[in-house]
Amino acid sequence: MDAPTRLSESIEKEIVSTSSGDTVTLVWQNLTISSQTRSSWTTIVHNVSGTLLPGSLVALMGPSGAGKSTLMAALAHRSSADITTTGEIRLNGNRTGPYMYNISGIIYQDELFGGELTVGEHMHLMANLKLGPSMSTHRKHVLINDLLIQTNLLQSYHTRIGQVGVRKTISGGERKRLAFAVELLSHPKILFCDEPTTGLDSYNASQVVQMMRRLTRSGTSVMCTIHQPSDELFYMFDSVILLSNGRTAFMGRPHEAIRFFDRLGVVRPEHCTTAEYFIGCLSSCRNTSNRVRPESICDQYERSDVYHQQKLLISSEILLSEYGYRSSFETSESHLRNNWFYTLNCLIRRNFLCSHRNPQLQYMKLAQRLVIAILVGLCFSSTIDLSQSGAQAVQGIIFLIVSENTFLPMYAVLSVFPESFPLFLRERKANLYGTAQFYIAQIVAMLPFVLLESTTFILIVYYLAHLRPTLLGLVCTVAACTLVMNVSMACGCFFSTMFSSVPMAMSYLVPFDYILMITSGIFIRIWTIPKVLRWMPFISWMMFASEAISVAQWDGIDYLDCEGIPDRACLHDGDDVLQQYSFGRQHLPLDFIALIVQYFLYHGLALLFLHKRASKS
Ligand SMILES: Nc1ncnc2c1ncn2[C@@H]1O[C@H](COP(=O)(O)OP(=O)(O)OP(=O)(O)O)[C@@H](O)[C@H]1O
Repeated sequence: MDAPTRLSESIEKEIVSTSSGDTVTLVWQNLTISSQTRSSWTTIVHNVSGTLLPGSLVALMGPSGAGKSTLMAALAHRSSADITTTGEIRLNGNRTGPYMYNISGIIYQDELFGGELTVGEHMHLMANLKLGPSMSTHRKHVLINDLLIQTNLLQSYHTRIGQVGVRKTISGGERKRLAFAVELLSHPKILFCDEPTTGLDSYNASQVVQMMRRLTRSGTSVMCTIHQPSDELFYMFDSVILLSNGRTAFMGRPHEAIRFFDRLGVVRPEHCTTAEYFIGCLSSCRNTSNRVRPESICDQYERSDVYHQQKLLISSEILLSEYGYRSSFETSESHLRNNWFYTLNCLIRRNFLCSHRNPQLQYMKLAQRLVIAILVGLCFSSTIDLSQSGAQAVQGIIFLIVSENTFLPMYAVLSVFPESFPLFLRERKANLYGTAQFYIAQIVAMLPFVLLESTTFILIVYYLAHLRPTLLGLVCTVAACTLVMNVSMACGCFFSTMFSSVPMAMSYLVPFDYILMITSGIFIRIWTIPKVLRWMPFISWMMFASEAISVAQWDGIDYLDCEGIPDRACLHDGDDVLQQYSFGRQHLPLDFIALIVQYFLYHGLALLFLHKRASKS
C-alpha cells in the first residue's frame, strides 16, 4: 500500500478550522516509554505517534496492561520518577514541560480527596489553590456554583465527601463528577481522564461521557482511557486510539476502526459490542479463535492509509506551529505557583477543618491524658516532701512526666505522613504546592491541640502531686514539658516521613525508645556510658528535659531530712540530688537550647526525607 502524500480533505478541514484561536494541539511522535527497576529497563510503550486535536474527544482503549495509563500520564507530563520517555511530545509546537500543569487537567482512576470536607469546602479550597488570590472570592463562588450545576452536584454542596471503604457519603458517580468539577476550575485546554466510567452503572457512565462531550464544545480536548464502552458511548468519541502491548493498533475515527478490523478478516462474535470486539482482537490470550495475532494487527496498521494520514497530520501540525499558526502560551515555570504564604494558609485551613470535623478522636486523646494526669498526680500527692523518699518521688514523677510527653505524641503522629502521602504526592505533582508548605501546614494544624494537651496534663499533675510551688518551678516544668512534646512529635514525624508504612516506622522506633530511656539520666549516670556510645545523649531529649525540670525543682533547696540514714548515703540538699543524677544547675539554659535545636533538627530531617520520597515517586 502506497503512503499518501497529501492529507485527506476531512483532515485538512480540521487543521484549517483549528489553526487559530486560543486552542492547543498535542502531538506525539516516536514515543517510547520505559520504566527503570533496580537492575533493568522495561519498555511499556513502543514507538507510538498520534495527535489530539482541539475540541476532540478521544478514547484510549486496549486490553489491561496495554500501556494506556502510562501513555496518558506521559502525554500529560505526569509520569512517575522511574519512567523515562524518548521521542517527542509537543503542544502547539512547544515541547511539553511543567507548564502542562497549568494548561491541562488530569482525572485519575482513584480520586483522592480530603474526605472530611464537604463538596463545597473542597471546591473552595481547590479554587483558592488553583486560582490564587488574584480572583475575587465572589467570582470564585460564581464559578464554583456554575461548575456544580454543570456536573449536577449542587444538591451535594453541604455533603461530606467521605472516604471509600471508611465513611462513604457521596456516591461513586458523584466522586467522579466532583473530580471533573475540580479540574474544570482552571479551564484546562486539555483534560486527561483515566477510566472515568469504571465502576459506574451505564446511566452514570453515559452522563460522564456526555459531560466530556459538552466540554469539547468549548474547545477543550479530552482524552480518556475507557474499558469496553457500550456502542452508544463508543460512537460519541471523535477518535479512538487502540493499544496492544504498548504499540498502536489503530488510531482514527470509530467507523474507520471498524472498517480496518473488518478488512483484517477477524471474525466478529455475535452479541458483542464494538469495543469488546476490538479488545478481543487485541488480547493475546483471547483471540486464539482468530487468525490475526495482535502484533500482526499493529504491523498492518503501520502499513495502512490511516496510519500514513496520521503521520502527515503530525508533520503538518509541527510545521504549522513552527510557522506560528498555533497560538502561543506561557511555558515558563516561574508563573506556576501562588504566593507561598497564601498557599500555606489554604493548607492550614484545610487541615484545621479536617481535624475539627473529627473531634471525637481529639476528645478521646484529651480524656486519656486527663485520666493519666489525675492518676499520676493522686499517686504522688502525699509522697513529695523534703525527705530522702520525697527526693526519690520527685525524680520518679519527673521521669513519668517526661515519658508521658514523649512516647504518646511520638507514636500518635506516626501515621500522619503515610496516610496523607498519596494526596500530597498528587497535589504536589499538580504543582499546587511544595513539600515545605504541606509539611508546615500539617505541623501548624496539630499545634493548638498539642499545646492544650501538654499544658493541661502538666498543670493537673503539678497541682495534685504538690510539686514545688514556685513560679520558676512551674514555668520551667511547663516549658520543658511543652518542648518535650513538640520534640517528640518532630521525631515521630521524622520516622513517619522516613518510612512508607506505619509498621515499618514502628519497627525502627521501638529500639530508638530504648536510647531515649537509657539516656534519660534517671537509670544511669551519663558519664558512665562507654565512649563509643557517648553520642546517644545528644539525640535524646529526655535527658535534657529531666535535667531542666530537676533543676527547677531542686535549685535553692538547702535542706533534706537525713533521719535514720547514714550520713554518707544521705542527700543533704538540692545540689546533692542534682549531683546524684549528674545534673548541674548551670546547664539549665543549655537544656532548653538543646531541646529547641532538637526540635528544628528532627523537623528539618523529616522535611528532607519527605521531599526526597516525593521527588523519587
Ligand atoms: N512505574 C512503573 N514501573 C514498572 N512498570 C510499570 C510502571 N507503570 C506501569 N507499569 C507496567 O506497564 C504496564 C502497563 O501499565 P498501564 O497501567 O499503563 O496499563 P493500562 O493499559 O492502563 O492497564 P489497565 O487498563 O489495567 O489500567 C503494566 O504491565 C504495568 O505493570
